[in-house]
Amino acid sequence: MDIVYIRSLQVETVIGIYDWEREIRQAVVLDLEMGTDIRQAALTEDIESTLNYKSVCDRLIEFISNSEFLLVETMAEEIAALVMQEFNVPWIKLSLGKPAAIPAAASVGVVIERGAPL
Ligand SMILES: Nc1nc2c(c(=O)[nH]1)N=C([C@H](O)[C@@H](O)CO)CN2
Repeated sequence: MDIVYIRSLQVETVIGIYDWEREIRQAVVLDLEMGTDIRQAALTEDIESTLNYKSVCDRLIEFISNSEFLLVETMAEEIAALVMQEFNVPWIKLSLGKPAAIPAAASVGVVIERGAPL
């Protein structure tokens, strides 16, 4: 299985369980690894033959910036489901962090893996 990845995608959104968090926008930072097969695209150099990471980034920026989740867990599950369904990705590993949530920590968040490798 091959992987197309996205590292440190940062998006501002409403997220958090506390009242004050519902009134501000905070950054979330995503790392994604998406299972795919790059061999046809490598042969043809046809972007239509591969998973277009720009299309994934554009869709996630739109989805996340318009969302208002309480928990990072829920956001991570929804993002994994969106990428798998809309981009025909059979396996995904996703890290979702809130770097400003805990001042004493560089970041906090979740890592999930969904689906089966090709
Ligand atoms: N496992 C989680 N723990 C916490 C979350 C969360 O989404 N998942 N959220 C918070 C608060 O919103 C926090 O980010 C504010 O400092 C606390 N713990």
